[in-house]
Amino acid sequence: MYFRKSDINMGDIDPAFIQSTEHRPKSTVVEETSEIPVIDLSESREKVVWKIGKACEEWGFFQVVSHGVPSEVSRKVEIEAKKFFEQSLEEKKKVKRDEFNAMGYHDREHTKNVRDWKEIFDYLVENTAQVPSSHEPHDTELRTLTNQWPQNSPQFRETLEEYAREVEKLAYKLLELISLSLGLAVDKFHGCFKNQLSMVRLNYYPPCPFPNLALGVGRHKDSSALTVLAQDDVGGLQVKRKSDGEWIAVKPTPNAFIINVGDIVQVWSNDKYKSVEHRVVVNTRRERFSIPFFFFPAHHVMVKPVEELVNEQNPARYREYNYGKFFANRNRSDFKKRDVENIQIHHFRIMD
Ligand SMILES: O=C(O)CCC(=O)C(=O)O
Ligand SMILES: [Fe+2]
Repeated sequence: MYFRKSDINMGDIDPAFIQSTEHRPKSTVVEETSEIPVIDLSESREKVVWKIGKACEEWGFFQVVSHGVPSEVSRKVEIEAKKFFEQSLEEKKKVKRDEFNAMGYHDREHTKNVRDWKEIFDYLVENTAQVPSSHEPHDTELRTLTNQWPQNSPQFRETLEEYAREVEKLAYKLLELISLSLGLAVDKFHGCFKNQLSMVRLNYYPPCPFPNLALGVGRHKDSSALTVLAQDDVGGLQVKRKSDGEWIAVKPTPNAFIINVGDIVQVWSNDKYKSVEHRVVVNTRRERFSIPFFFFPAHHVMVKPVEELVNEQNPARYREYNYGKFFANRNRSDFKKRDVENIQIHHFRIMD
């Protein structure tokens, strides 16, 4: 489905990949210097909480080191990811995602109705999870999502499951630190993640002959509470700087994870911490791998600003929404190009 370098001419690009002019990457990128904070989680809790709070307010993004995920576990999952995507399309399609089961392999992801230049493999942290059967608000039926594992490699499954367990621990740790930074109880949000929909995604971005027209992932915000992302040394992730809206390249930092505030923390914190837009640019020479862990609550969780953070001066800025329905709605538009804008948290914003 991708083009070989030798048989490309400008007419070859599938129009589904082409970003509208305003969303195409610029040829000059603002390289990140040392702006996006790198936080060492082995520092005192007080310091870490303060730094995380500041980073969430100013950037919505930060990197963490001394995070407790063994580097061996990260290294192994990178090897397995590479081996998986190197296989033939026929082999990969044996674990292909479809409209009923959103887990598995997929090569036609769309963000905001433009096709992304990438292939993915998604799996749930808890192997199965209950989600609403449809996005329709009054339909109460549930269905079960189940991981699809390739038959030809037990090692792939073992390695990916081990990775999910380790990163999940880090995600809980970060959730606690974020709660503390908001002045809330350390375990304020734990209950929301029992029967969680959290998933890990292996992203593979092949070299792209048209990096000025297409994107690896179009601009978007994550619908998670937070995201824990591992990226390799190629680079390509860009974050929209809050201060001026400029796209800033996130510099790959060895052994670090990139953390970003997702939509749910934005709503819980009543806009104190914003979920920030980001995107991925591709290049003509090097393939790139990245692995986000999306920390998603259970389907029945109703997301709304937490009571401790709203008062008369600072009234709730969002109506509550059901996470499962939001998830079902998003999956619908990820799966194929649709003519309507996909669901966003601003649809639940209370107008003032
Ligand atoms: O590949 C990356 O660096 C980021 C991917 C991403 O933003 C996503 O999958 O939501
Ligand atoms: Fe993202």
